[in-house]
Amino acid sequence: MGGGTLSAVSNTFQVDLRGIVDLLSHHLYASPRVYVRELLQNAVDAITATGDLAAGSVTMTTGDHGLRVADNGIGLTEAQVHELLATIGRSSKRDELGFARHEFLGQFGIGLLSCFLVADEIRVHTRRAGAEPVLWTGYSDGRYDVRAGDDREPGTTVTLLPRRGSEHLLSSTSVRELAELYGSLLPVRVEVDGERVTTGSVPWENSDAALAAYGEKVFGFRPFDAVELKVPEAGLTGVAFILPTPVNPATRGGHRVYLKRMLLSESVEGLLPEWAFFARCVVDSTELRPTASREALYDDGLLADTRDAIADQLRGWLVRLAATDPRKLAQFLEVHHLGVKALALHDDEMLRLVEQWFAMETNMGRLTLAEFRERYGVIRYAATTDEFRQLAAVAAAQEVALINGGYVYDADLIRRLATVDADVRVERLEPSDLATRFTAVDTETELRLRPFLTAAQRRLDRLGCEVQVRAFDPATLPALYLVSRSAAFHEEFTTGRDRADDLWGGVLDALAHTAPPDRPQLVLNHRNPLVRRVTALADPELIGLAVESLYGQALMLGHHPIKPADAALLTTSFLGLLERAVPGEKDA
Ligand SMILES: Nc1ncnc2c1ncn2[C@@H]1O[C@H](COP(=O)(O)OP(=O)(O)OP(=O)(O)O)[C@@H](O)[C@H]1O
Repeated sequence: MGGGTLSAVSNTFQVDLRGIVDLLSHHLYASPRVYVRELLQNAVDAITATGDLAAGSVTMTTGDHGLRVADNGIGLTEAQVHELLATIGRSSKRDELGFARHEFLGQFGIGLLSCFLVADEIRVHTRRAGAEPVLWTGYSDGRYDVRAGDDREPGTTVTLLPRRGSEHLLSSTSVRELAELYGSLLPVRVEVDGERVTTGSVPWENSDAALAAYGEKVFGFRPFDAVELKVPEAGLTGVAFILPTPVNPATRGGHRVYLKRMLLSESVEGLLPEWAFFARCVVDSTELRPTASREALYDDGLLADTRDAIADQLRGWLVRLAATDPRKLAQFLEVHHLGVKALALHDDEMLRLVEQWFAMETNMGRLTLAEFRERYGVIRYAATTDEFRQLAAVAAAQEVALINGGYVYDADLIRRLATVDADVRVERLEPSDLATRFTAVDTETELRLRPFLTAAQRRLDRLGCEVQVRAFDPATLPALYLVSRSAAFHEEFTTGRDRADDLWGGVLDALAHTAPPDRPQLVLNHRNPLVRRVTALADPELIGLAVESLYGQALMLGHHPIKPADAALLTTSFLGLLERAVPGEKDA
């Protein structure tokens, strides 16, 4: 038989209310202000239980007596008071299996405790139709008593006696502000000190103008547009306000979420996909679930599906705009191109949108990719802004249209366009590619230029730069500084060597040896009249000064960085030329 003296007894956990209140105030709820939400929630649930929301009303009154919250809801019998109010975690809003009953806001059976965050004493004066009125009084140290209450209409009045230091949270101003914040959309009438705080409708049922004004009030910006949202599985309706100014995609702007018309939070995250950073939403849902603290959404499959559905609706809005109001779409893209482009990297529809409507920088003016393709066939682009700057003018002079792919995502988008559409031809242009388009000067001229080239090269050797003479357009451009990225230019050398006769070939060989393929090139334009005159100079000193100035000018034209040695050289060559240009005292 049984061994020890202790017989098996079934016990229940004991709860220390002070410990629970501490837990709630410091760990569950972010702020004691939530007590207003919990009181409103209980009142609305009690009215819901009567089955007549339209006749429901909640009256909040502040004053020396504390805060009084009266509802004409279903009320409680004495037995229910003992069972529900006096048992932490017991709720009338769960079914026999413990699941939250759908029509109610509450479910956990702890909400009333949040009132102890601001009150030392809570009185609940209640009457169920056909039963006797009851007065329950609970104290923050865990005691409560129940006695017969004064007669009253069916319903419940909860009175909070403020805790010392919390009086401000129960003042008329605070209560009105909090009731409006949490409860303005509630489907029952709520008054604070005689003033109604409920609007009776949700903002997205109002006119466009009123909706825009609402957006401005809650988010502080005049929306660019308002997109209606509807996700039936989540019982969700609402509106996405489109920001009128660019935002950093990394800043998380929260959304205002209501659950069954009660504010959950003004800064809910995870409702939209990351790319939709240009939208701020206000939504109400009957099916999404709150976390126990009622400050965030429970991250479940339904939330994930809802996020996808909202993403589809925002994408649909953009596509619709393209069809009905392209000018507005262009405006939108001007402001939010970063987000849309980020999306277009993995979304074909967005990619088409960018192709059709987003104007990129080209050396022929701003053009969309679609326009560019129609005019020039091949989508030719420079992969960085630096390369674009070096190439733009020269390419244009040779009627080569070029896109600056250097802005965030642009080059990637251009390349992606070619992978999704077999008709699109894409080509990256590098400075060295351009050099291969230049025409070599004829052999006779090459020979004639030899002394000049030797003098010029000697002068630029210390800058690690190689001098070339080629013929190219525009003729107005005397020199071009090219940073070769590949061996393309080197190859040109080799083909040039094959074509050249022995004498010139020897020069090319010598240059090729001293010049690894990635040495920068100063290409002088033989079509430029000034360059022709420079190459015909006999005075080596003057040749040096002229080549150095051409080098400096080409650096600046191509937006290349000016190193200290370059700056020094610019100064000396400029002064040297000036010296020669201005007649000396002797001459004068
Ligand atoms: N104003 C009221 N009218 C009628 N019954 C009420 C009222 N306030 C509270 N109750 C009863 O007291 C119970 C406990 O309320 P409490 O606020 O602690 O939890 P809850 O609303 O059930 O759930 P939650 O913790 O999610 O808010 C409720 O389930 C409800 O039956």
